[in-house]
Amino acid sequence: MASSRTLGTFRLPPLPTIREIIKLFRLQAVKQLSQNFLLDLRLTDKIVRKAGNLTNAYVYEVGPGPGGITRSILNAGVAELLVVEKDSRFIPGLQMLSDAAPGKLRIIHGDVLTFKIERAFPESLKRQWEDDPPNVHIIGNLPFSVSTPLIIKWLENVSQRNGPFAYGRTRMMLTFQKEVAERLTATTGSKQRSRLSIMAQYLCNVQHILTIPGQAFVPKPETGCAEDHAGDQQQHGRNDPKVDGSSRLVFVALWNRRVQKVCYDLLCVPHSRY
Ligand SMILES: C[S@@+](CC[C@H](N)C(=O)[O-])C[C@H]1O[C@@H](n2cnc3c(N)ncnc32)[C@H](O)[C@@H]1O
Repeated sequence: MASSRTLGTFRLPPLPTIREIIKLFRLQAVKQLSQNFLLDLRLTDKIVRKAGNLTNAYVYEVGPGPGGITRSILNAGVAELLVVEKDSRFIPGLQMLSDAAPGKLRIIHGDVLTFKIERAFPESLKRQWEDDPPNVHIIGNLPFSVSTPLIIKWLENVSQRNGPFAYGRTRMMLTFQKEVAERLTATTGSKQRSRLSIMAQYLCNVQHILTIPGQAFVPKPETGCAEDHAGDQQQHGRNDPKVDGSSRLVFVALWNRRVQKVCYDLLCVPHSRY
Protein backbone atom coordinates (compact mmCIF):
# COMPACT_ATOMS: atom_id res chain seq x y z
CA MET A 1 0.00 0.00 0.00
CA ALA A 2 1.22 3.50 -0.82
CA SER A 3 2.31 5.74 2.05
CA SER A 4 -0.06 8.44 3.26
CA ARG A 5 2.29 11.03 1.75
CA THR A 6 1.92 9.46 -1.69
CA LEU A 7 -1.85 9.18 -1.30
CA GLY A 8 -2.09 12.81 -0.24
CA THR A 9 -0.35 14.11 -3.36
CA PHE A 10 -2.17 12.06 -5.98
CA ARG A 11 -3.35 14.00 -9.08
CA LEU A 12 -5.29 12.61 -12.01
CA PRO A 13 -3.41 12.74 -15.33
CA PRO A 14 -4.76 15.07 -18.07
CA LEU A 15 -8.20 13.78 -19.18
CA PRO A 16 -10.94 14.88 -21.59
CA THR A 17 -13.11 17.60 -20.00
CA ILE A 18 -16.51 16.64 -18.53
CA ARG A 19 -18.15 18.41 -21.48
CA GLU A 20 -16.10 16.22 -23.85
CA ILE A 21 -17.05 13.10 -21.88
CA ILE A 22 -20.74 14.02 -22.19
CA LYS A 23 -20.30 14.47 -25.95
CA LEU A 24 -18.15 11.37 -26.41
CA PHE A 25 -20.57 9.03 -24.62
CA ARG A 26 -23.76 10.91 -25.71
CA LEU A 27 -24.84 11.54 -22.14
CA GLN A 28 -27.91 13.74 -22.58
CA ALA A 29 -29.53 14.34 -19.20
CA VAL A 30 -32.53 12.15 -18.37
CA LYS A 31 -35.25 14.00 -16.46
CA GLN A 32 -36.62 10.91 -14.68
CA LEU A 33 -33.22 10.41 -13.03
CA SER A 34 -32.98 14.11 -12.01
CA GLN A 35 -29.78 14.58 -13.98
CA ASN A 36 -28.22 18.04 -13.70
CA PHE A 37 -24.48 18.05 -14.14
CA LEU A 38 -21.72 20.21 -12.72
CA LEU A 39 -19.10 20.77 -15.42
CA ASP A 40 -16.86 23.40 -13.81
CA LEU A 41 -14.04 21.61 -12.03
CA ARG A 42 -13.15 24.73 -10.02
CA LEU A 43 -16.64 24.57 -8.52
CA THR A 44 -16.48 20.82 -7.85
CA ASP A 45 -13.03 21.32 -6.23
CA LYS A 46 -14.57 24.01 -4.01
CA ILE A 47 -17.45 21.70 -3.02
CA VAL A 48 -15.08 18.87 -2.18
CA ARG A 49 -12.77 21.16 -0.15
CA LYS A 50 -15.82 22.06 1.97
CA ALA A 51 -16.13 18.39 2.98
CA GLY A 52 -12.89 18.79 4.98
CA ASN A 53 -9.59 16.97 4.76
CA LEU A 54 -10.11 13.86 2.64
CA THR A 55 -6.51 12.65 2.70
CA ASN A 56 -6.59 8.86 3.01
CA ALA A 57 -10.36 8.98 3.49
CA TYR A 58 -12.88 6.42 2.29
CA VAL A 59 -15.54 8.27 0.36
CA TYR A 60 -18.95 7.16 -0.86
CA GLU A 61 -20.27 9.30 -3.72
CA VAL A 62 -23.94 9.12 -4.67
CA GLY A 63 -24.77 9.52 -8.37
CA PRO A 64 -21.38 10.44 -9.92
CA GLY A 65 -22.90 10.93 -13.41
CA PRO A 66 -20.21 12.20 -15.82
CA GLY A 67 -17.76 12.46 -12.92
CA GLY A 68 -17.05 16.13 -12.10
CA ILE A 69 -17.26 15.77 -8.32
CA THR A 70 -15.67 12.32 -8.70
CA ARG A 71 -12.51 13.87 -10.21
CA SER A 72 -12.28 16.45 -7.44
CA ILE A 73 -12.63 13.74 -4.78
CA LEU A 74 -9.90 11.64 -6.42
CA ASN A 75 -7.60 14.69 -6.54
CA ALA A 76 -8.15 15.22 -2.81
CA GLY A 77 -5.90 12.24 -2.06
CA VAL A 78 -8.50 9.75 -0.85
CA ALA A 79 -7.62 6.15 -0.05
CA GLU A 80 -10.68 4.88 -1.89
CA LEU A 81 -13.73 6.30 -3.60
CA LEU A 82 -16.79 4.14 -4.08
CA VAL A 83 -19.45 5.49 -6.43
CA VAL A 84 -22.99 4.21 -6.95
CA GLU A 85 -24.64 5.19 -10.22
CA LYS A 86 -28.01 3.98 -11.49
CA ASP A 87 -27.63 5.00 -15.14
CA SER A 88 -25.47 2.51 -17.05
CA ARG A 89 -24.56 5.13 -19.70
CA PHE A 90 -22.12 6.71 -17.22
CA ILE A 91 -20.20 3.54 -16.46
CA PRO A 92 -17.70 3.71 -19.41
CA GLY A 93 -16.74 7.32 -18.58
CA LEU A 94 -16.29 6.38 -14.92
CA GLN A 95 -14.23 3.37 -16.01
CA MET A 96 -11.91 5.81 -17.81
CA LEU A 97 -11.47 7.67 -14.52
CA SER A 98 -10.83 4.42 -12.71
CA ASP A 99 -8.06 3.54 -15.21
CA ALA A 100 -6.52 6.97 -14.55
CA ALA A 101 -6.56 6.40 -10.78
CA PRO A 102 -5.54 2.75 -10.39
CA GLY A 103 -6.93 1.04 -7.29
CA LYS A 104 -8.76 4.12 -6.05
CA LEU A 105 -12.15 4.18 -7.73
CA ARG A 106 -14.72 1.43 -7.25
CA ILE A 107 -17.76 1.71 -9.49
CA ILE A 108 -21.09 0.16 -8.57
CA HIS A 109 -23.89 0.15 -11.11
CA GLY A 110 -26.82 0.21 -8.69
CA ASP A 111 -29.39 2.14 -6.71
CA VAL A 112 -28.32 4.24 -3.75
CA LEU A 113 -31.64 3.50 -2.01
CA THR A 114 -30.81 -0.20 -1.77
CA PHE A 115 -26.99 -0.32 -1.86
CA LYS A 116 -25.43 -1.61 1.38
CA ILE A 117 -22.40 0.57 2.09
CA GLU A 118 -21.89 -0.93 5.57
CA ARG A 119 -19.96 -3.87 4.13
CA ALA A 120 -18.08 -2.00 1.43
CA PHE A 121 -15.21 -0.41 3.41
CA PRO A 122 -12.66 -2.11 5.71
CA GLU A 123 -13.91 -3.14 9.18
CA SER A 124 -10.84 -1.45 10.65
CA LEU A 125 -12.39 1.96 9.89
CA LYS A 126 -15.17 1.40 12.42
CA ARG A 127 -15.24 3.72 15.43
CA GLN A 128 -17.34 3.84 18.57
CA TRP A 129 -20.19 6.35 18.34
CA GLU A 130 -18.68 8.50 21.08
CA ASP A 131 -15.26 8.57 19.37
CA ASP A 132 -14.17 11.06 16.75
CA PRO A 133 -15.84 10.45 13.37
CA PRO A 134 -14.35 7.67 11.20
CA ASN A 135 -12.39 8.63 8.08
CA VAL A 136 -15.49 7.84 6.01
CA HIS A 137 -17.44 10.53 4.13
CA ILE A 138 -20.57 10.65 2.02
CA ILE A 139 -20.62 13.25 -0.74
CA GLY A 140 -23.23 13.74 -3.44
CA ASN A 141 -24.96 16.10 -5.76
CA LEU A 142 -28.15 14.17 -5.09
CA PRO A 143 -30.81 13.49 -7.70
CA PHE A 144 -33.89 15.53 -6.63
CA SER A 145 -36.16 12.55 -6.98
CA VAL A 146 -34.40 10.61 -4.23
CA SER A 147 -33.03 13.34 -1.96
CA THR A 148 -35.87 13.39 0.61
CA PRO A 149 -36.43 9.60 0.89
CA LEU A 150 -32.66 9.15 1.03
CA ILE A 151 -32.01 11.66 3.81
CA ILE A 152 -34.91 10.24 5.84
CA LYS A 153 -33.53 6.72 5.38
CA TRP A 154 -30.07 7.91 6.44
CA LEU A 155 -31.41 9.76 9.47
CA GLU A 156 -33.12 6.54 10.48
CA ASN A 157 -29.77 4.77 9.96
CA VAL A 158 -28.09 7.41 12.16
CA SER A 159 -30.60 6.76 14.93
CA GLN A 160 -29.99 3.02 14.68
CA ARG A 161 -26.26 3.32 13.98
CA ASN A 162 -26.41 1.08 10.97
CA GLY A 163 -26.11 1.53 7.20
CA PRO A 164 -23.40 4.14 6.47
CA PHE A 165 -23.28 4.83 10.23
CA ALA A 166 -22.14 1.32 11.11
CA TYR A 167 -18.66 2.94 10.80
CA GLY A 168 -19.52 5.55 13.45
CA ARG A 169 -20.49 9.18 12.93
CA THR A 170 -19.90 9.23 9.16
CA ARG A 171 -20.08 12.79 7.81
CA MET A 172 -22.30 13.81 4.89
CA MET A 173 -22.07 16.67 2.37
CA LEU A 174 -25.11 16.61 0.13
CA THR A 175 -27.09 18.88 -2.22
CA PHE A 176 -30.75 19.56 -1.74
CA GLN A 177 -33.16 21.82 -3.56
CA LYS A 178 -33.34 25.11 -1.74
CA GLU A 179 -36.63 24.45 0.08
CA VAL A 180 -35.46 21.11 1.47
CA ALA A 181 -32.16 22.65 2.57
CA GLU A 182 -34.07 25.43 4.32
CA ARG A 183 -36.14 22.88 6.21
CA LEU A 184 -33.06 20.88 7.17
CA THR A 185 -31.40 23.97 8.63
CA ALA A 186 -34.47 25.89 9.92
CA THR A 187 -34.15 27.11 13.49
CA THR A 188 -36.93 27.17 16.11
CA GLY A 189 -39.69 29.62 15.23
CA SER A 190 -38.76 29.95 11.58
CA LYS A 191 -41.40 29.46 8.86
CA GLN A 192 -39.59 26.48 7.39
CA ARG A 193 -39.35 24.61 10.70
CA SER A 194 -40.76 21.10 10.13
CA ARG A 195 -40.38 17.48 11.19
CA LEU A 196 -37.36 17.26 8.95
CA SER A 197 -35.63 20.16 10.77
CA ILE A 198 -36.28 18.61 14.18
CA MET A 199 -35.17 15.12 13.20
CA ALA A 200 -32.07 16.24 11.32
CA GLN A 201 -30.97 18.67 14.03
CA TYR A 202 -31.66 16.25 16.85
CA LEU A 203 -29.43 13.66 15.24
CA CYS A 204 -26.85 15.86 13.49
CA ASN A 205 -25.23 19.26 13.43
CA VAL A 206 -26.63 20.61 10.19
CA GLN A 207 -24.86 23.36 8.34
CA HIS A 208 -25.67 25.26 5.16
CA ILE A 209 -22.38 25.18 3.29
CA LEU A 210 -22.81 26.60 -0.16
CA THR A 211 -25.60 27.83 -2.44
CA ILE A 212 -25.12 26.94 -6.09
CA PRO A 213 -27.04 28.94 -8.69
CA GLY A 214 -29.13 27.00 -11.21
CA GLN A 215 -26.92 28.31 -14.03
CA ALA A 216 -24.01 26.26 -12.71
CA PHE A 217 -25.83 23.06 -13.75
CA VAL A 218 -26.25 21.55 -17.20
CA PRO A 219 -29.12 21.46 -17.85
CA LYS A 220 -30.39 24.11 -15.44
CA PRO A 221 -32.80 22.38 -13.01
CA GLU A 222 -36.49 22.92 -13.76
CA THR A 223 -39.43 23.17 -11.37
CA GLY A 224 -40.85 19.89 -12.67
CA CYS A 225 -37.78 17.98 -11.41
CA ALA A 226 -38.47 18.75 -7.79
CA GLU A 227 -40.70 15.75 -7.15
CA ASP A 228 -40.19 16.07 -3.40
CA HIS A 229 -41.47 19.58 -3.49
CA ALA A 230 -45.01 18.64 -4.51
CA GLY A 231 -45.46 16.50 -1.39
CA ASP A 232 -43.98 19.32 0.64
CA GLN A 233 -46.54 21.84 -0.56
CA GLN A 234 -49.36 19.41 0.08
CA GLN A 235 -48.14 18.77 3.58
CA HIS A 236 -47.85 22.41 4.52
CA GLY A 237 -50.95 23.51 2.64
CA ARG A 238 -48.90 26.25 0.97
CA ASN A 239 -50.06 27.71 -2.28
CA ASP A 240 -47.00 29.54 -3.43
CA PRO A 241 -47.18 30.02 -7.20
CA LYS A 242 -43.54 31.04 -7.49
CA VAL A 243 -41.49 28.00 -6.56
CA ASP A 244 -37.80 28.64 -6.87
CA GLY A 245 -36.56 25.34 -5.45
CA SER A 246 -35.54 24.51 -8.98
CA SER A 247 -33.25 27.45 -9.53
CA ARG A 248 -30.81 27.01 -6.68
CA LEU A 249 -29.35 24.02 -4.97
CA VAL A 250 -27.73 24.05 -1.59
CA PHE A 251 -24.98 21.87 -0.22
CA VAL A 252 -25.69 20.92 3.36
CA ALA A 253 -23.24 19.21 5.71
CA LEU A 254 -24.59 16.90 8.39
CA TRP A 255 -22.23 16.07 11.21
CA ASN A 256 -23.75 13.41 13.41
CA ARG A 257 -24.05 14.31 17.04
CA ARG A 258 -23.20 12.03 19.92
CA VAL A 259 -26.88 11.68 20.90
CA GLN A 260 -27.68 8.71 23.06
CA LYS A 261 -31.40 8.37 22.50
CA VAL A 262 -33.14 7.58 19.23
CA CYS A 263 -36.21 9.43 17.97
CA TYR A 264 -37.68 6.56 16.04
CA ASP A 265 -41.31 7.77 16.27
CA LEU A 266 -40.49 10.77 14.16
CA LEU A 267 -38.80 8.58 11.61
CA CYS A 268 -41.82 6.36 11.10
CA VAL A 269 -43.80 9.02 9.24
CA PRO A 270 -43.91 8.45 5.45
CA HIS A 271 -41.52 10.76 3.60
CA SER A 272 -44.31 12.62 1.78
CA ARG A 273 -45.32 14.11 5.13
CA TYR A 274 -42.05 15.77 6.04
C1 LIG B 1 -27.93 15.65 -10.09
S1 LIG B 1 -27.08 14.40 -11.01
C2 LIG B 1 -25.43 14.66 -10.41
C3 LIG B 1 -24.35 14.13 -11.34
C4 LIG B 1 -22.92 14.48 -10.95
N1 LIG B 1 -22.60 14.03 -9.61
C5 LIG B 1 -22.67 15.97 -11.06
O1 LIG B 1 -22.67 16.64 -10.01
O2 LIG B 1 -22.50 16.46 -12.19
C6 LIG B 1 -27.64 12.94 -10.12
C7 LIG B 1 -26.99 11.62 -10.53
O3 LIG B 1 -27.56 10.59 -9.74
C8 LIG B 1 -27.90 9.47 -10.57
N2 LIG B 1 -29.04 8.78 -9.92
C9 LIG B 1 -30.37 9.06 -9.97
N3 LIG B 1 -31.07 8.23 -9.19
C10 LIG B 1 -30.16 7.38 -8.61
C11 LIG B 1 -30.27 6.28 -7.71
N4 LIG B 1 -31.44 5.91 -7.21
N5 LIG B 1 -29.13 5.64 -7.34
C12 LIG B 1 -27.92 6.03 -7.84
N6 LIG B 1 -27.76 7.05 -8.70
C13 LIG B 1 -28.86 7.72 -9.07
C14 LIG B 1 -28.26 10.09 -11.90
O4 LIG B 1 -28.16 9.15 -12.95
C15 LIG B 1 -27.21 11.21 -11.97
O5 LIG B 1 -25.99 10.73 -12.51
